[in-house]
Amino acid sequence: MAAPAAFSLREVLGAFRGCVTERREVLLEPYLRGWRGLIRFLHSLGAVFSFISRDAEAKVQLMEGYCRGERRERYVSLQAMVQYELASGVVDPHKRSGRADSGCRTVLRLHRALRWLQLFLEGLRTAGEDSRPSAICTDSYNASLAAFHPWVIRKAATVAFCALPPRGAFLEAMNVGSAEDAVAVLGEALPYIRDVYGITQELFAEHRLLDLP
Ligand SMILES: CCCCCCCCCCCCC/C=C/[C@@H](O)[C@H](COP(=O)(O)O)NC(=O)CCCCCCCCCCCCCCC
Repeated sequence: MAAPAAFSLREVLGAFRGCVTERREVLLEPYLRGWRGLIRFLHSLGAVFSFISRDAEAKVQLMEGYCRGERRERYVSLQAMVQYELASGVVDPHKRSGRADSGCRTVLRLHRALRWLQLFLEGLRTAGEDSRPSAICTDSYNASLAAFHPWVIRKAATVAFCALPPRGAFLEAMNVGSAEDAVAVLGEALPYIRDVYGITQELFAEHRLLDLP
C-alpha cells in the first residue's frame, strides 16, 4: 500500500485555485479546505502559534458546520451566503451589534487574514535570501490585520512572529522541494489568492458588510 502523501503546502495553496467559478462566485468548500491546510501548517511551526491557530480553527469549524448543515445549499458560495443571511436577517449592516456566529462576520475575519497571507507570501517570494520571515510577517501584519486587533492581541502576535524560522527552514517546512521550488509555488498561488480576496472584498463592500461587529 502506498504511504499517504506527505503534507505539502502545494495542495493547500492549490485549494484557492479551485475557489472561483466561471461566474466569479467564491466556493466555500475549497476556501475552507485551504484554511484547514494553512492551520495545519501553522501547527507544524510550533506551540507558540496555537493561540492563533485555535481562533482560526474555531472559525473554520463554524463555517464547516454551516456547509454540512440543514441549510447547506445557502452556504455553497460566499455570494449565496451573503444573500441568504441578509434576506433572513441573520446579519444586518445597519445594526451596531450582531450575531457572533453569522457566516458573514466569521468569513470577514478569515477574509481580513487572507489579506495578511497575500502580503506575507508576496514578501516571502520577492525578498532576498537573507531576509527574515519574522520581519516580513510583522510588516504584513501591521499593514493589514493589526488594524482590526486590540493592543493585547497585536502584542502577542508580534511576540509570536519572532519564533518564525529563518527563510531557508521556513521554505523547507512548506515541503514542496527546494527553496526555489517553494518560491515558485508561492508565485503560482498568489494570483488565485489575490482573486479570491478581490471578489470577496467587492462582495462585502457592495452589501456594506466590511464592518460587521
Ligand atoms: C506563519 C506565521 C503565522 C502568523 C499568523 C498571522 C496572523 C496573526 C493573527 C493573530 C490572531 C490572534 C488570535 C485572535 C484573533 C481574534 O481576536 C480575531 C478576531 O476575531 P473575533 O472578532 O471573533 O474576536 N481573529 C482574527 O482576526 C482571525 C485570525 C485568523 C488568523 C489565521 C492565521 C492563519 C495562518 C496560516 C499561516 C500560513 C502561512 C503560510 C506561509 C507559506
